Amino acid sequence: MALKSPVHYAGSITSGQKHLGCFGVPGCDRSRCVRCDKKSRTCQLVTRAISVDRSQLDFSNPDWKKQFQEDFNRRFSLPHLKDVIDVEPRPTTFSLKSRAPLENVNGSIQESWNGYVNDDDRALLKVIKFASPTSAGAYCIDPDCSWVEQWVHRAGPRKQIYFEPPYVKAGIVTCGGLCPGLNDVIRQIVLTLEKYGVKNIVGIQHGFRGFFEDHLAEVPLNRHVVQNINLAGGSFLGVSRGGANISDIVDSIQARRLDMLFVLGGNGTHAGANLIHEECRKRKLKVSIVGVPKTIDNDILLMDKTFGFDTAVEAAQRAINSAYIEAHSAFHGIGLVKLMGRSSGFITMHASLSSGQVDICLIPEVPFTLDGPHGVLQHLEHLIETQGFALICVAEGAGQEHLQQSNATDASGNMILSDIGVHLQQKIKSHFKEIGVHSDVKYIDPTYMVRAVRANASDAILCTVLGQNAVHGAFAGFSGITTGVCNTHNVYLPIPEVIKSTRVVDPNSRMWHRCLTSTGQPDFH
Ligand SMILES: Nc1ncnc2c1ncn2[C@@H]1O[C@H](COP(=O)(O)OP(=O)(O)OP(=O)(O)O)[C@@H](O)[C@H]1O
Ligand SMILES: O=P(O)(O)OC[C@H]1O[C@](O)(CO)[C@@H](O)[C@@H]1O
Ligand SMILES: [Mg+2]
Repeated sequence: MALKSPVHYAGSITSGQKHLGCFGVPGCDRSRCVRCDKKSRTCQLVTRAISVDRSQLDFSNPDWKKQFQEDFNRRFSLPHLKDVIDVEPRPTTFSLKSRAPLENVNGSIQESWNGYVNDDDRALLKVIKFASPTSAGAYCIDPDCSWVEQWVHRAGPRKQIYFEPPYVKAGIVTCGGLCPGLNDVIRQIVLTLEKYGVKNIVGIQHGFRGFFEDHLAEVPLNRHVVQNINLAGGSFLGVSRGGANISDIVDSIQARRLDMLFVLGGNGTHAGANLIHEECRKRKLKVSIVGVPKTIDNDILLMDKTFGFDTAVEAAQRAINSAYIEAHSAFHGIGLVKLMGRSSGFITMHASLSSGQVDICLIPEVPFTLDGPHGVLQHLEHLIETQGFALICVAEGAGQEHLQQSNATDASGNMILSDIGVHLQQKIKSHFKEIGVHSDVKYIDPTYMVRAVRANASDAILCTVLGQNAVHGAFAGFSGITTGVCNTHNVYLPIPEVIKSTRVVDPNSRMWHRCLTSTGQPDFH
């Protein structure tokens, strides 16, 4: 049974909380909706990690849970090379014990010493039992919010591998925008591959373009080459957007005789990686395609967080603090900081929470009005009147409905957004001029300064874990998978499950509620 599309029980609103500008929109009332589609003005529920078409589940059937779980297990099973080609496993060459050769060690001691992960090990994807669909952040499969165990595959080294390391050629490519930690991941992939005994490791330059642009030569990688690359931000291999011709890329993979490809990137990159995996399957190639989610926006489904996000939140503090100092010191100062986040407001929400200085936090998931008695400008007047200054933190994708859209896209097809920061700055200036109140607006856009820094300590550890697990996944024979942290545990997930939609801030989540509590901002509609 194939189940699709979002659950419709998710995301009721707690009483007293106004409904994000969707009141009166069909299907969207005070108690049933968490998100309003800005273009169509129809109420949409934030897509949760798990999606099922409830029309295909009959909850009166006592077996519905079993059906759900069977479907879940099918969707989350990991594609393996042996699904399409004849491949035999061999004992792994990955060993933490370096002084004694593998053959000399008793099997079970060797296994526990090396900490192998059993193929049947699983981690729980969801750990909260919601008593009601109206609980903050609730996602439910059925109207009673029944508890259904959802297990996903644990990441880590296996006892059996599907490649002969001395004959393996492995490639690494970094796509999309920059993100703190890319070099840490590249480095760990190389170190771990070498640990297995791989000698032939290459970097593909500037994303998918490196596969077919002749002047972009392969970069030979080894422990020596990557030793210090984590000390700098950016990508040692370069990045790019666009240029993902799947057939050409797979031709190039064949011509280069790659056995493994590690693809570091966000949603778009993972969509590309999955198509590459499918094309390799179609051609019956023994090539493992493994993704490592790279998104500073933290917008990949199912994962606790992606690498670079923590660092970005930390780096944003400097801008927020500077804006605060400027606003606080000026007469009627208004500080305005724009942070990244095309469609997800995680950086802006976390940076606002972290700084504690932000009065107004605006994210793409929560529409707002500027004018009128409940608008942002009215609240700014109130802040100037009562505390003498104000600080706004806005995500780049917020409030796009207030701006003229160009419909232009970047090379990857991502919509080029209009600048909400500049728009807000102008609106605030003209509003205060109109009402004859002095204001001093200081606008800071630290976008690329935030993104170009090296990973902080916590992200460096996350990168290390992800890089190592990506290599273990490839050697285990999986392909079309990605790796991440779910409920603090490291797991492998089939790529299609993490790119079903963009992960966004749930306005009914405790985190957004905490942010509102911290800023003290009212509903802007
Ligand atoms: N749906 C898709 N199918 C195949 N390839 C894609 C798809 N979307 C994007 N790509 C390719 O993936 C690469 C990266 O895409 P994109 O620029 O959207 O970055 P991303 O991986 O989403 O990361 P970021 O978080 O920086 O936006 C590009 O080379 C692009 O052409
Ligand atoms: O200017 P670039 O390189 O296209 O990247 C900008 C985009 O990258 C992201 O940080 C995602 O990587 C978005 O938040 C942002 O819109
Ligand atoms: Mg993208």
